Amino acid sequence: MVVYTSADSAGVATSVAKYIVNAQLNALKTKKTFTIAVSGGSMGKVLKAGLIDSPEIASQVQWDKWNVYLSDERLVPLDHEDSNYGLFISLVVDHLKDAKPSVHPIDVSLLTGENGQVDGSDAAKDESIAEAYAKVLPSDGVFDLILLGCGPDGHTCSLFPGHALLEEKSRSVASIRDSPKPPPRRITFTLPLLAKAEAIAFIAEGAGKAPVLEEIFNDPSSKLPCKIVTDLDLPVSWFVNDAALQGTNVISSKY
Ligand SMILES: O=C1O[C@H](COP(=O)(O)O)[C@@H](O)[C@H](O)[C@H]1O
Repeated sequence: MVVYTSADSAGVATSVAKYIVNAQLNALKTKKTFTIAVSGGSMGKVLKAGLIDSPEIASQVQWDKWNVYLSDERLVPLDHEDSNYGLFISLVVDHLKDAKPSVHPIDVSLLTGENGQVDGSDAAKDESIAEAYAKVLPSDGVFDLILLGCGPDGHTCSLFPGHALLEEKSRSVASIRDSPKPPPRRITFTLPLLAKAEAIAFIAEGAGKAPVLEEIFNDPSSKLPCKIVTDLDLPVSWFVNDAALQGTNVISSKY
């Protein structure tokens, strides 16, 4: 694990954007596309600030070669305010003037009942959305880069502390109908899929994240989802601001 710190949000956005561009350039040395997964929550703003608003970095992003997936998604229509896809489109893609990435949403046709309304009655339906999403992922399941957030409770993707999904051994994408953070119905990448990635980068900012980062970085016995992912056998980086690092004794550097 490597922790990169910056004084403020603008610094985090610049650092993580440089890291992403580097991952993109590496991937495009051997392949025609860059395969990346993004998360919801506060991430969209960071990606816009880093990858679009800075002209020097923006000129290096080859958006038309990007295949973008969602590391987790809420089971709501794509234009709903809770949709992680909708967030990425409105905060990032809608601001691109020229080349656009291919962004892969969940199949929302599987979400609705006969009347076209969101139908939450059937758990099998939610699982079929997860299965369908697993089928549109890269065929080998390997992402060049997965960008993750960290909730104040230590959740990442829609993998929550103590949840049975942390024991998943075979599915790449699974549904969850009891997310402690609303909305309750979601799909999420699982640990076996995350473990195949070429690289994972977390973004976490603000004093509100300091207690959970203190546990993740200082407590080797922590069972928090973010800690489990941090300990996977692959390059894992954390991009944080100084406020989020308060109370941790982790050694950090500048990217
Ligand atoms: O519910 C979610 O929360 C996490 C963390 O969000 P953040 O705003 O605290 O960074 C996010 O990574 C995930 O995609 C989202 O569905």
